[in-house]
Amino acid sequence: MNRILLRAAFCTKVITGHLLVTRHLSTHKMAVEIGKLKFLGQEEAQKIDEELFTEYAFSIDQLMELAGYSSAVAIAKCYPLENMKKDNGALLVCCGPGNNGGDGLVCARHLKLFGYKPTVFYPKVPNKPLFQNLRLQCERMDMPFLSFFPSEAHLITDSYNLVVDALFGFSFKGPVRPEFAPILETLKKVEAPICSIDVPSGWDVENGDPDGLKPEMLISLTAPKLCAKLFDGKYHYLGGRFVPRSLEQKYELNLPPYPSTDCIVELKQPKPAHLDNSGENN
Ligand SMILES: NC(=O)C1=CN([C@@H]2O[C@H](COP(=O)(O)OP(=O)(O)OC[C@H]3O[C@@H](n4cnc5c(N)ncnc54)[C@H](OP(=O)(O)O)[C@@H]3O)[C@@H](O)[C@H]2O)[C@H](O)CC1
Ligand SMILES: [K+]
Repeated sequence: MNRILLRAAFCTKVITGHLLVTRHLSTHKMAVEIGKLKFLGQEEAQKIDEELFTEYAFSIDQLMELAGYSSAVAIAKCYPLENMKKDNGALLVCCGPGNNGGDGLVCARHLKLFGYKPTVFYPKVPNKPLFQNLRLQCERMDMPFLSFFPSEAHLITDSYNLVVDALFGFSFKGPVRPEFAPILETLKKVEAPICSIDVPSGWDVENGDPDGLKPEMLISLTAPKLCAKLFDGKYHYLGGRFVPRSLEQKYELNLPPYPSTDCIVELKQPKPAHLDNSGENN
């Protein structure tokens, strides 16, 4: 009798174990529903950013490293190197003149370490040590820097497996200035996937831009911005796992749980109302 009980106990354990693993795996794979996740306005995003530096004494270097790293991890997860058909993982990282551009440089560096072949376009380097150092780190890792932006979108489509858009983040205030307008116009015509860091560049941070960039991937940092409600690409991830609980509670961010020790969590959101004809959203 004991032998049967023992066997039964063993089998139950195995089944339970299996269910737990499956549940864990499915949880791990399963994107989290948006639920009550807060989408931030431009001013609120800037205020939270400011508080992280003042109240919580984070340095921009620290947060930029975590933001850029989580962006690289999300990109590598959705666009595995082995699936890339062009030139062993060639990709283009477009970096703007602010901290979004800094995230892009950090992202490029980690993608390089993951085995991808980033090329960087960084037309306007702020005269600050942080950005000059980030640029130098990329140069020292043999990353080429484009001295001009290809005017023909097909040149980008033909040469790169994907484009990382780190031109503008939550401080963008349109319309885009002449020095960046042609870059965004060309990127709109690129047929390779575009992965936008924090905000699709050129979009109004709150209202989006129906005629703007159409990224396939968005990596929201800290919490998604209001314009992310209009994002209808394939992959939406949350990264920047650096928000202290007290700050999350103060702004009622209702952040989703990150799986285990992951630095990113996939967000599944209902289709934007203007694209959803199922009636569910309305
Ligand atoms: N807490 C966080 O979530 C963190 C986010 N990070 C990243 O930082 C950006 C926000 O960075 P910020 O420097 O505030 O702003 P942007 O990078 O979005 O852009 C500012 C630069 O863009 C110029 N700008 C603004 N509007 C235009 C326009 N219409 N045309 C051309 N250029 C424009 C602006 O120029 P100014 O002359 O106005 O100053 C700036 O040069 C966030 O999105 C995240 O990606 C941090 O890395 C870490 C913490
Ligand atoms: K961006």
